[in-house]
Amino acid sequence: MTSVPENERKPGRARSGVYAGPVKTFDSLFAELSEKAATRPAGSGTVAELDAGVHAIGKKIVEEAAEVWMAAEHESDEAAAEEISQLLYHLQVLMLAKGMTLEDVYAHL
Ligand SMILES: N=c1c2ncn([C@@H]3O[C@H](COP(=O)(O)OP(=O)(O)OP(=O)(O)O)[C@@H](O)[C@H]3O)c2ncn1[C@@H]1O[C@H](COP(=O)(O)O)[C@@H](O)[C@H]1O
Repeated sequence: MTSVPENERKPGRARSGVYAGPVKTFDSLFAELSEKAATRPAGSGTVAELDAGVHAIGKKIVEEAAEVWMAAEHESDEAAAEEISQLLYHLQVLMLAKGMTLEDVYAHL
């Protein structure tokens, strides 16, 4: 589990309910990751994870889900929120790896 030091947090990261700037939403993150998948910029962790494949992404999701559970039960709300954001990220990468859209998932909500 990696906790980002406060002075390295990106604008928009929530801290005690106060937002430092524009935040990404689930939809805007998916649009950003879709663009990364299409253009494959050098150094993109998303591209590397997509190349690792569904099996590897699935293992990452299980790992992150466990970190969400542990943080929710034993750590701060801030730590839990950070782990949840990472789980959402890896779920989106899996959706991209499977060629799924947001609408494919939203149809089941
Ligand atoms: N939100 C995320 C995000 N959340 C989690 N991660 C990845 O998930 C990892 C977190 O896993 P852990 O906490 O388990 O840390 P770790 O075990 O040290 O990580 P690994 O060794 O497993 O890589 C991070 O190292 C990132 O690689 C994310 N990577 C990217 N994003 C977003 O995706 C965008 C595109 O990213 P790139 O494709 O890298 O440009 C970024 O601008 C971010 O907004």
